[in-house]
Amino acid sequence: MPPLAARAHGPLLLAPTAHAARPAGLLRASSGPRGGVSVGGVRRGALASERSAAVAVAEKAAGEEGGGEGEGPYDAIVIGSGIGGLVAGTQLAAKGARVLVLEKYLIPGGSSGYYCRDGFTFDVGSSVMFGFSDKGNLNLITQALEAVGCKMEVLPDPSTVHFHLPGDLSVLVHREYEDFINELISKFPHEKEGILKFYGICWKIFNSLNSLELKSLEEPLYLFGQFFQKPLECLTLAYYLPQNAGDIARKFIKDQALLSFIDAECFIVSTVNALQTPMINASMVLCDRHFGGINYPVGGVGGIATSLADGLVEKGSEIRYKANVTNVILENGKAVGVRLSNGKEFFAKTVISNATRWDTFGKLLKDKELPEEEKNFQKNYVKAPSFLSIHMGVKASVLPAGTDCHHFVLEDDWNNLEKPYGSIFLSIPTVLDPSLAPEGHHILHIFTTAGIEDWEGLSRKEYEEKKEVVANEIIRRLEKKLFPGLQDSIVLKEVGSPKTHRRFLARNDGTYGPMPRGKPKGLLAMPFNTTSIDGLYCVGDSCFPGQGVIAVAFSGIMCAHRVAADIGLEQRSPVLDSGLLGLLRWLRTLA
Ligand SMILES: NC(=O)c1ccc[n+]([C@@H]2O[C@H](COP(=O)([O-])OP(=O)(O)OC[C@H]3O[C@@H](n4cnc5c(N)ncnc54)[C@H](O)[C@@H]3O)[C@@H](O)[C@H]2O)c1
Ligand SMILES: CC(C)=CCC/C(C)=C/C=C/C(C)=C/C=C/C(C)=C/C=C/C=C(C)/C=C/C=C(C)/C=C/C=C(\C)CCC=C(C)C
Repeated sequence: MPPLAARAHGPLLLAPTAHAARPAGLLRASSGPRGGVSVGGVRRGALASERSAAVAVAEKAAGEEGGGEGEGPYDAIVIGSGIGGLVAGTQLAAKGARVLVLEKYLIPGGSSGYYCRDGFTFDVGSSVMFGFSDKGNLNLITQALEAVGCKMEVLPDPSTVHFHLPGDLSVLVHREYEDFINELISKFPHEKEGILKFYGICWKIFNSLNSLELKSLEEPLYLFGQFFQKPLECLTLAYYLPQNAGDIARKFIKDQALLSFIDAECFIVSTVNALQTPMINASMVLCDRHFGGINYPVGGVGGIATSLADGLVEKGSEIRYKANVTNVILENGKAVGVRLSNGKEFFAKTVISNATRWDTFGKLLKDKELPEEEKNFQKNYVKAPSFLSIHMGVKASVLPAGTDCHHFVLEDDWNNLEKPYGSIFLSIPTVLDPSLAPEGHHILHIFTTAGIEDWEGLSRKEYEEKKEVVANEIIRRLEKKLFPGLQDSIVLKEVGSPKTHRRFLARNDGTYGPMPRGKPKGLLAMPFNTTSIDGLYCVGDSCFPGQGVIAVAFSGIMCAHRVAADIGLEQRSPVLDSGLLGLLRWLRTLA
């Protein structure tokens, strides 16, 4: 077998290391016929000698690349193995479909991947995991893993995030709702009633969401069934669907600093302020962090994608890496397959794209005129900026005892909240799982929003120098605000720019995801999974309900349900289908 080839790297997503160790923490209840791994217990520590089944298939596929006859037909081809694509693929595989996932990179996960360096295991993206508890209906990451017989050991985070905000406002979002709300009221005692009302409405929406069985909102038999079983909850959701968090907050709250705090609460999950954040999305995250809590997978976030990829293979489906899809193949206007950069073709009854909508329609279907629906999407949504990320290994002594895992820093001026490099996100996952770093060390994963335009047109030398200057300034700010001596404690530092994210995450301009162009009508304009091209579906963050690992997991569950109905693996009603899909299309044009 050829080794996992290290291609020319940028700093962010280097080859996950030669050993491609699976992040630990996986508990596999059972192993399927093709499973490379079967354990009866919980894993601890990275197992260097052990390769995941999915990575083994990757190596095989890497050796096979190049030309030849088309393969298929599969039930579904999934382009990309971000969490959205993997959840869609595994849900379909669990329903008995034969799925092929094609991933451009070396390992699964996309923004939720990982890489190892000098004994550190870094999460590529966020380390804040919603939907990973063992209760309710909204623990979608847990459910996605369960569908393919996996369970991961998780570590409960005692808090979601520690806010360090202008005016020396410091708010710790405790796991316990009462502790958080009392802390917030203690900072704004004159707004006690408004605080209770705003977060109370969030709970009303969350409880409605949590009471439903979550499947495709584009499948009428399911949707009408839910309306019949839970009319009040569904009407509550329908009522709040076109509303935004900032408008609702303003009904009850007058204090400008408190409204700005709610902006920051929304910004960390939507990259926009509360007036632009759909109320349903805000409610989901502002409550799940207390209901199920934020839970971190032992061994790192990368274990989620690796486990899903393994689960997919064990269910008899396939995943191939270094498989760069360049075209969706259409026949009589219907998507019937894909072509790779090496010319190889694969055919399927359905094609699901986990690439962003800008990539799907702008690159994979570049010869086709942009459909009206996509024009409407691009009228309502723009690409959010990309980000600058710094992965660091530091000496443990620099962190005071009891340091929280996640921090959000905006020092002096609320006006900088949404500006590039304005706010700083910081995660220290080793506070929860020390096994991610060599003894006596911690990981600091820092990121801030940044636009690609700032990084274009530089020579190699200017580019490297700019990364150094910008990263050092961010580190200086953290040193001043949180950790004196930070600069001197660094033992490893890797900086990723928007160009790095564009290249290694295959995301147009390295975008973090879609954000509303103006003030949206809540979630009304967000497209679901079907597209105006027959047989082509989208999944991931440019679909309802948007950015976020749990959000794209939901999009994967919805997508798999709709596809399964269309290929005859789930019940469907063609008459009701065309009625509902037409109605939803019309509703989107109202937004
Ligand atoms: N950006 C971050 O740092 C970050 C961090 C944590 C979580 N997240 C969340 O994850 C969400 C994204 O998840 P997602 O599932 O939508 O997508 P993703 O971007 O994580 O994954 C998409 C995958 O598709 C692959 N891909 C794209 N085009 C391809 C092509 N033509 N051929 C083959 N493979 C291709 C990419 O390599 C990538 O692995 C974001 O919205 C964000 O909220 C992002
Ligand atoms: C059909 C129609 C139209 C109507 C009807 C009515 C109904 C029934 C409705 C229903 C609905 C539903 C079901 C909905 C659902 C929704 C959901 C699930 C949502 C979700 C969401 C989620 C989200 C948004 C998430 C997000 C998250 C994120 C983004 C995260 C991030 C994180 C980070 C960045 C981190 C931070 C860090 C630091 C601070 C350091």
